[in-house]
Amino acid sequence: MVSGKKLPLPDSRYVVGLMSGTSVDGIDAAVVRIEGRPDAAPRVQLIAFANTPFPASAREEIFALFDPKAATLDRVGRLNVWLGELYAEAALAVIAQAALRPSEIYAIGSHGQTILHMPERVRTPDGRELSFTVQLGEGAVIAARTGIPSVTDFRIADMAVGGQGAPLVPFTEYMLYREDNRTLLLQNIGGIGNVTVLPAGCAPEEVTAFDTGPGNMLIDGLVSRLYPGERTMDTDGLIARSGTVSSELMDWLKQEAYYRLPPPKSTGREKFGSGYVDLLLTKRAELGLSAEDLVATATYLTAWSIGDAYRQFIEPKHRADEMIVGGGGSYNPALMDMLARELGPLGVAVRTQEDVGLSSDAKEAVAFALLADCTMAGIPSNLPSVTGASRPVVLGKISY
Ligand SMILES: Nc1ncnc2c1ncn2[C@@H]1O[C@H](COP(=O)(O)OP(=O)(O)OP(=O)(O)O)[C@@H](O)[C@H]1O
Ligand SMILES: CC(=O)N[C@H]1[C@@H]2OC[C@@H](O2)[C@@H](O)[C@@H]1O[C@H](C)C(=O)O
Repeated sequence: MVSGKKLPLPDSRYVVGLMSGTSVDGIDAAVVRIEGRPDAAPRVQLIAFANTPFPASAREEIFALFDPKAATLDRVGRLNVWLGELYAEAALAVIAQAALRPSEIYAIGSHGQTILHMPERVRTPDGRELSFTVQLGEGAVIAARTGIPSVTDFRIADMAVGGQGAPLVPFTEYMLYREDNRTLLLQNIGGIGNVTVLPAGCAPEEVTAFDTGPGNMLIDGLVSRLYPGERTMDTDGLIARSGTVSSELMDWLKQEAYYRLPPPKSTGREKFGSGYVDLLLTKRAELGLSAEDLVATATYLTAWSIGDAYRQFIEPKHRADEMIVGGGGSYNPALMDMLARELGPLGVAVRTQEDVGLSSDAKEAVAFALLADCTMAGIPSNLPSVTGASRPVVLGKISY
């Protein structure tokens, strides 16, 4: 949908948000109660939250299809419907946990699984330039299994008007977090790190946001390769804590051109995925680093890239008072300590969503509930200042 009729909204409604992000750790599902228009400081209350891990076979298939050569049409088609089934189950489970019936839910918003995201324009044989994205998790299946209108595939509408299709969460952060007197940074550390800047008293067109670089993606990728079959993440940062950051490797890592690219910009597994992990493992061998040192260095790279993005692109225009960190990375104390050491000296207090009484885990699922609510009401919910789109558009596709 690129423009929509504003439909009448129930004053108070329950909406389910589903998020399955770039880390592929599972499906985050939230039930929220929304009161008021979604684009006019709505009241949003988290009623229930659950994380459902993917079955190992589905997780393996998602990772397999990140390789475009393996992603044959039959496998893509199958995974699209398979994920639709899994999302529907996750939605029904969280609705039951909220002690609600599916008939009481106004809509579901499902982010879907990004398997390929190509925001940079590519040329077609007939000379057109276009960008595209592939999000799996069929809305028709979610709607059929739950009986609830389901909104999916949010990113492509923004790309259709020249945007990067990401990030989309900043619209909801503007609605839910902005303050009149303090400049806030909302840093998400999921697979990728991304920051939203909410200047004190800002208007929507003054919000900026961009991907800072790797979040947990490199840490998870390295840990999975260094401890095969044993671990998929550096739980509580224990491995990083027992290693030493290699300044030699850091000097090399800092050369990556992405960090110097001015926003708006977005990145993903295409840059910091398994190919980059391979490169780091080769560098480890060359430099004779231990597994712990390598994980400590990858952890520091995430903290450094967030600090560097602030110094280069944010601080010159907006000195921030506070950074609120969300996403799984906020549960990694080694990473959080490194981040506080990067930003503390610049006068930015580093806190987590939990520190401010919210939930790091639920934040993105809540965001997709709010984005679906906008779609159902025909309200645009991309921020052109953030995605680079030429205009605001209604996002997503509705399956009734
Ligand atoms: N206790 C913990 N200790 C260390 N790391 C953790 C912990 N809990 C979660 N994580 C990290 O957080 C990751 C999951 O983060 P999250 O759920 O925010 O990612 P995502 O939503 O898939 O990502 P994105 O926002 O990029 O789409 C895990 O893969 C792991 O790296
Ligand atoms: C294409 C894609 O899936 N991008 C994700 C990814 O994960 C973090 C960062 O890169 C962000 O740009 C985006 O997700 C969040 C939910 C967003 O759109 O705001």
